[in-house]
Amino acid sequence: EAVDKYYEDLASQQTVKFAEKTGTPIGILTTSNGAPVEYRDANVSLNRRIITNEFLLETLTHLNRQRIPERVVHANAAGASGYFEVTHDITDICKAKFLNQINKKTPVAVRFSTTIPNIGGSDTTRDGRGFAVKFYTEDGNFDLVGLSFPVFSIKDPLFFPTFANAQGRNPATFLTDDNMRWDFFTLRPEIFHFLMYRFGDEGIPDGYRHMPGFSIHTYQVINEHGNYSFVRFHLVSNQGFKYLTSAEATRIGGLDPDYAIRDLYNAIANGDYPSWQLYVQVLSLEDVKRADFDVFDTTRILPLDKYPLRPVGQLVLNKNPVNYFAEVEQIAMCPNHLVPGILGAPDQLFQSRRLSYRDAQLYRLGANFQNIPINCPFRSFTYNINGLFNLEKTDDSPSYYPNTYNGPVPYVDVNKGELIEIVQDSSLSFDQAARHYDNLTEGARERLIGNFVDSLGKASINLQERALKWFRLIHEELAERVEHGLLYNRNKQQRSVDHGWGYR
Ligand code: HEM
Repeated sequence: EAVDKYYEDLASQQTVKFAEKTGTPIGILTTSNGAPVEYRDANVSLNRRIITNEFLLETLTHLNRQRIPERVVHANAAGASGYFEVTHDITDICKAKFLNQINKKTPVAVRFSTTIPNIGGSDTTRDGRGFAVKFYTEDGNFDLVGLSFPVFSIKDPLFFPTFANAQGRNPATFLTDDNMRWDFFTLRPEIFHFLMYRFGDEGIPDGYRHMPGFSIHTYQVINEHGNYSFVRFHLVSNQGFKYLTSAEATRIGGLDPDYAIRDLYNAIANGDYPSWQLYVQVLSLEDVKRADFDVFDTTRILPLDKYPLRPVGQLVLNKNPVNYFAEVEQIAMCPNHLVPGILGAPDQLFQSRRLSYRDAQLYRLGANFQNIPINCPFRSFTYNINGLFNLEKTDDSPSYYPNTYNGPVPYVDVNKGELIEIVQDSSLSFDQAARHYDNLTEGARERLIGNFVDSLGKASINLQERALKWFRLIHEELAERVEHGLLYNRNKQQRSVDHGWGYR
């Protein structure tokens, strides 16, 4: 089945299409220094002096330098580019130039990712998905670095690094470890709202085209009169939401771990361009002050009945990467990439992300990562000079500021705005987790419980008991059914063990 499909799909025919497109070889083989290379037969380097074979030396040493550090989270990904088109006027709340006119189009690059697997890992794993969009606007790049779930796991940034470690590999066994996970989950119970999505149907979307995207953070925006509003961004798939059950995901991922990368590539190659409608939930400063909960809490949703969705525009992906490494691996999505009109979010988690991503990208891609073509804004005039692979500042303009010799000058934004100061306390979103469960169909409840039992059943009994304590506080029925599933599995194991002994 899988083999038949590969012969048909455009992703697996990429090299054949390239040959058809070019007709003849694209040039004479050279070293990277431009010297023509002789490569007549397989024996060309035997009985010759290796040290004079520039081609061999170069390819051997270059091979060893192909890898750069993979992202510490969200390493496994697909990407594409396209455009964003404004469909509705929101200039009353936000003065960002790329949003200031209906039908205005802005180029975008998008990177979709799983969170936990390493690069090349399975696309059908149960996990939150990254949905990161880079808008190349006339005022610089705006990166909306969101997730496929409307809530995040934690509110306090202090726990992010160890949250990543707890979900990652056990340092001794190099295996992902359900004891580590459930230990962390049950010690930070605000995560249970997030778990309702992770273990629910949202936990394995059917490819990236069928999933939504959420900013999660409540961003602060400003209009041209200097008035603040607060928005949560939602990207709703025009392909609809589709998920895979755990059993389907195991089968599909076994046949093709790159299922979601292939699906996105083929859809775009076939001209079936995926698109999303961008919406915002809008709050005024008064709404923020009046709300009876922290509207900046990343573990909570903002109720849609209270803060309805307001349409903004369409995101369309119509171009596959020409080179994956150049356009997807090297892209630097950063919550710190903001444009006038969008101030970022005032919560502590967001503030921490502003540091973390920049640091990650300096480490992964080097001091001049903004010079890599996929990261370049339309224009930039900085006083940053030199550094490894500096491609930006190669002219003779002044290297210091202030100066009287026509170096770039700052502009004045009269309504720049300042992020508001907020006070945050610890979070507990059990009420929303309970409401989430109440709203599920019976089928969705059964799948959710089955997935909880599968994962929790692999953790030790004391962690199962600790988790059940939290489940009981969230929802009696949910707790009962998870407990029943765990006991049933334990009894089953017991029975098979008894059977084994009896037999012996
Ligand atoms: C304190 C909290 C967080 C920290 C410290 C953090 C840190 C990181 C780091 C270091 C990366 C790798 C960046 C790179 O190497 O380019 C990353 C990637 C990512 N994070 Fe976070 N993260 C946090 C919370 C979140 C939240 C709340 C979201 C969603 C709203 C999110 C979504 C993503 C996505 C989508 C990527 C992949 C970006 C890409 O496609 O290149 N993260 N995160």
